[in-house]
Amino acid sequence: MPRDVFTPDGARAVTAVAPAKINLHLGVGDARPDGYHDLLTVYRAVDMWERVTVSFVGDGGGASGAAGRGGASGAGARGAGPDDDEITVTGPGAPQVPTDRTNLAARAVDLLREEAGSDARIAIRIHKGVPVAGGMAGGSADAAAALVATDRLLGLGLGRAALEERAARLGSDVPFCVRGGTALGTGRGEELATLLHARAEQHVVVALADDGLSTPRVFAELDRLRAERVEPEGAARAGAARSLPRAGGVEPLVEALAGDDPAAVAALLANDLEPAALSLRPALRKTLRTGQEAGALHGMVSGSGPTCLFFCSDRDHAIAVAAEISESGVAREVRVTRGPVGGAHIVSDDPSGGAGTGVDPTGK
Ligand SMILES: C[C@](O)(CO)[C@H](O)COP(=O)(O)OP(=O)(O)OC[C@H]1O[C@@H](n2ccc(N)nc2=O)[C@H](O)[C@@H]1O
Ligand SMILES: Nc1ncnc2c1ncn2[C@@H]1O[C@H](COP(=O)(O)OP(=O)(O)OP(=O)(O)O)[C@@H](O)[C@H]1O
Repeated sequence: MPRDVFTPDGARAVTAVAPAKINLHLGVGDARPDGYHDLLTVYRAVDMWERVTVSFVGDGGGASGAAGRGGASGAGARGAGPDDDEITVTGPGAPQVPTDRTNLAARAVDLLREEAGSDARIAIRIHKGVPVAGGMAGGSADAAAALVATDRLLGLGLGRAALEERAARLGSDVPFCVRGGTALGTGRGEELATLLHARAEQHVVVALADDGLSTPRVFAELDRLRAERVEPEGAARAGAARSLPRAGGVEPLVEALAGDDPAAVAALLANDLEPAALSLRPALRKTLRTGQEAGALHGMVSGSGPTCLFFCSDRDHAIAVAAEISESGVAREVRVTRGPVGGAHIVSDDPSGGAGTGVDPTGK
């Protein structure tokens, strides 16, 4: 990890990373009056990371507002306001990511800056390591990393619980990207309970698709399919419409996660959004079939898709499955990852220019 502690003009910079998530269980309830759906989910953080660096623009705006404690030396650029912030995005899919104030990392910075009563100008640099609009919470991870980094830059000193509360205001997946590990998610996904015993390493093949899928669109498609009470391929005959299956309870999965048997875990994975993602993107059926034929223990769509996940027994197995999927040409890119890993954390912040914090990114 590069230790870009100072920007070229010498202003202090803080870099944080946050992980992608997968949902080992994603049970979706009916639409609520506020437009969200109640979820029962088992989140797991995996070893793919977004990296966000925040720094004062100019010669050290850290002197502004409540930023004094962590700020760089110098007079500071004051009063310019959030509109003047610079947002740069690099890495795969960067052109699809907004660089205005709708960017989730920018929204995170705005939230904490307002809380700090600061008018410092803050530059935001995002490096994408998670697919954009891929159902792995890439934007949410940006928000999580930005919260952790900005908290440090502005010297707010919010604890993890307070950061998770701010995170929930930015998006349903953001609190989990702050926390990491393996956790039960309820509410709209923002209420978390860590599953401490679920530590056995899991190896997963990640098959990326060409274009993203919009999360609200996938939820809306699920509502539509449920209302129609037909299977996504429309195969049901008139009068014989079947309701879509719904994921059941999570207890058997939670129990299996306490053990060390990848096949037992794989047999209990579920995603209620999968029929909706397949309905919007039928080509994913072929991807799932290819992974099954390659010998994966289980294949499924990741969250709202279109990324597909293939669960394997160990790393060698995952590498073999990944090679076959890659060769078949069904995916834009194939990666091997593992989980659980830890949540958002600082990787670089040292005004003295020495070593970083030394936090183990696996969170172990
Ligand atoms: C599909 C998942 O990734 C599973 O973890 C999440 O539920 C989505 O989380 P997210 O991308 O952080 O979603 P948000 O930014 O909070 O919401 C985006 C949109 O997704 C839909 N949405 C999201 C979460 C939820 N529990 N019910 C929903 O219906 C809503 O249309 C909402 O307007
Ligand atoms: N920092 C950001 N990074 C990526 N996308 C962002 C960001 N801020 C806003 N967006 C917008 O949000 C949309 C969703 O992107 P994201 O990568 O978070 O999807 P996702 O991984 O499918 O999300 P989730 O799994 O949480 O539903 C994109 O179309 C993008 O335009």
